[in-house]
Amino acid sequence: MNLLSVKNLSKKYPAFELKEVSFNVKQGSIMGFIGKNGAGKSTTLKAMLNMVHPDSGTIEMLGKDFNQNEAWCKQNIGVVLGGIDYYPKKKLKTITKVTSRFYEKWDDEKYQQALKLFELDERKTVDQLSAGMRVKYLIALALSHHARLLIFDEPTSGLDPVSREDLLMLFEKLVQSGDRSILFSTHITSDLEKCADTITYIKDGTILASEDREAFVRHFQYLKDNESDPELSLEDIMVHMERKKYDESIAL
Ligand SMILES: Nc1ncnc2c1ncn2[C@@H]1O[C@H](COP(=O)(O)OP(=O)(O)OP(=O)(O)O)[C@@H](O)[C@H]1O
Repeated sequence: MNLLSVKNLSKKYPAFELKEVSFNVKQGSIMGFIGKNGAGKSTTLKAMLNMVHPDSGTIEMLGKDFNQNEAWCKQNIGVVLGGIDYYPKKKLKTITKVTSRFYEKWDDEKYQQALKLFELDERKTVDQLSAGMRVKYLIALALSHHARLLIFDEPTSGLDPVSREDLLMLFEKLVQSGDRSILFSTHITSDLEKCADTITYIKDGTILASEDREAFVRHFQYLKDNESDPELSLEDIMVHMERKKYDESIAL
């Protein structure tokens, strides 16, 4: 069963187009969403969630049509897109109080566990948190209402290596029961080597591939310069794929 199904999602900006994006996130799995700067990762996530209005496409979350069941879906998913920079002087405690009112299944015990895990002090104000602490706080909120689908935009990018490793281990633990799924975008391909079951790769608004990690890696071995070269890693695959463009532009 898929906890998320994105079909033909399109969005046109004056200088960028998201083109018929389709992929599925299976129940109990972690999907890594990769692509270079400006490839369309955040636009995909925002358009899926109606945070920017898509031109077309259908989204199913937890078996329901997102557009027809938006309020229900939002109760049952956890999302971290962007920061909390607009409340710099607010204490975490205050933001949590407001957030918790929105969720029918808010679980204060889970929230306290997450705060402890991330070593966060909710008496602090947002501007007293480091960039990594802000991300951790948003993730703590997203984990506190029994969400079955978690959607994170670059959750590991501001974290130190130890916190990153901890978060990835937590991701694995979260999906272990088989009920939940995680979709997260990242530039740090080594994160995906550690925990992603499937990988979706977007380039210039088009999905190039969306498959199990091993199949994904096999799929792109044709990019090797020589047959005898060692297997390309995820990072090598992205660099080879994107470098082609620079080579072409240099040739112009
Ligand atoms: N509100 C907007 N209006 C016009 N163009 C936009 C808007 N938001 C994003 N874009 C454009 O859409 C393209 C894709 O941006 P997007 O933020 O989705 O990329 P991304 O893959 O998330 O990049 P990054 O890895 O740098 O975060 C970019 O060319 C960007 O300029």
